[in-house]
Amino acid sequence: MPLAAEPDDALEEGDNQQLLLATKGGPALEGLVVGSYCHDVLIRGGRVVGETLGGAAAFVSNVLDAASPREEEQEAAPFVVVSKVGRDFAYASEPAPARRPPLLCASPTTSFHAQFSEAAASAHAPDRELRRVRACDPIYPADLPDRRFAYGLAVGVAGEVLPETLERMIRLCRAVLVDAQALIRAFDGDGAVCHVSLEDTPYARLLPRVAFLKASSEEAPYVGVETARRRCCVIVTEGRDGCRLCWDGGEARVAPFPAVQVDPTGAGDSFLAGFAAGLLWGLSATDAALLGNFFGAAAVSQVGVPTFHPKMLQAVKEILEDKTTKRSSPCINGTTFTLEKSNMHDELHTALQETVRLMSEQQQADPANGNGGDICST
Ligand SMILES: Nc1ncnc2c1ncn2[C@@H]1O[C@H](COP(=O)(O)OP(=O)(O)O)[C@@H](O)[C@H]1O
Ligand SMILES: O=P([O-])([O-])O[C@@H]1[C@@H](O)[C@H](O)[C@@H](O)[C@H](O)[C@@H]1O
Repeated sequence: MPLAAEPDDALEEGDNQQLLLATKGGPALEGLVVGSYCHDVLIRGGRVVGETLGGAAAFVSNVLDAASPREEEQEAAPFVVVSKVGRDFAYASEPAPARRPPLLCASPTTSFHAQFSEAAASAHAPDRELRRVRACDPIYPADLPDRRFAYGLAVGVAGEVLPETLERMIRLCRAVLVDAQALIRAFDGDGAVCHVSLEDTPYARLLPRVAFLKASSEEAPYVGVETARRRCCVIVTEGRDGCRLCWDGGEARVAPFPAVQVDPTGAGDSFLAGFAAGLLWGLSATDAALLGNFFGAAAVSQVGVPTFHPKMLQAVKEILEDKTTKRSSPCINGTTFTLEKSNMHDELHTALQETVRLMSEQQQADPANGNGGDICST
């Protein structure tokens, strides 16, 4: 079982007490999200079919604000985003960056072109070719706040989370969740995204101090799941087939939720944030992956950063209040993690599935809110 990160002895002991108080029914657990907002250009058949706010920080903030537990008096979910953009950033007024403004740099905002294949995407084949067209400055350890956090999400998309930055996150946060795309992406001369073996990167030595590593099925071969699972819990997401968790001594497959795919961008980011929110609600890792699948499915149903219907969020909150004992989970508070599914896993899946059904009925009844058809395939 992976252990929580060792405390950062550079911080005052009092900080530790503050964190522990926060996990005993005090204010909700504070998180640290590290990764940059970016510009996304969606291209199909040589034509631009969408230009949107992107970057895992955008998709992750969107889901954490929607789904993580918070006290009644708290306006927004308690987490900090450390992100960097250039003066050309075009989405400062969108909810995520407006609520958690990025650091401004002299370099341009990171920009990706996503070329969608004409063939229908399959769960395991890459549904798009990504090209990093511009890259903003990296995020340095000194850019992180000098205080403790209950959890951290390392969610770079363009190499901006440096190994030394991830190491600082590990020292500041009790549990760190990492998206493999922050660790194994490389960019060829034209900026096309390719992957390197995790073992060949300076991040590999940090894996034993990471709690959860999420990889898509396309990224999984570069992570080396059979090796990585001995160091931390690895979650492999498999598009419309849901996901599977692999840890030292066990594994679990977690069922997906139905979705009419419109734009696959941000599915993995939304999954990871939904998973983290599930841990904060006190779910075991396998149960929390249901919430990840739920928000991953919701993400692909819309172009760009999705908006969630308030009735859907209220229904999800009621389900979680009913099925969990909030923030009692050792997954965030303790030094070890509960990984296996609980005896209410299937009940939770059924309840969330019912929410999906109600929302799709709502969308059919209100075509204005409907999907514009899958812009990313024929
Ligand atoms: N077409 C889809 N239908 C239902 N759920 C989906 C679909 N695509 C993605 N998801 C959900 O989102 C999660 C992450 O998607 P995936 O495409 O595997 O990640 P990534 O975006 O990192 O490649 C999946 O595990 C699944 O739960
Ligand atoms: O789709 P996904 O893999 O979850 O995450 C995506 C990144 O892979 C991509 O580089 C970025 O431009 C998108 O905005 C989104 O963050």
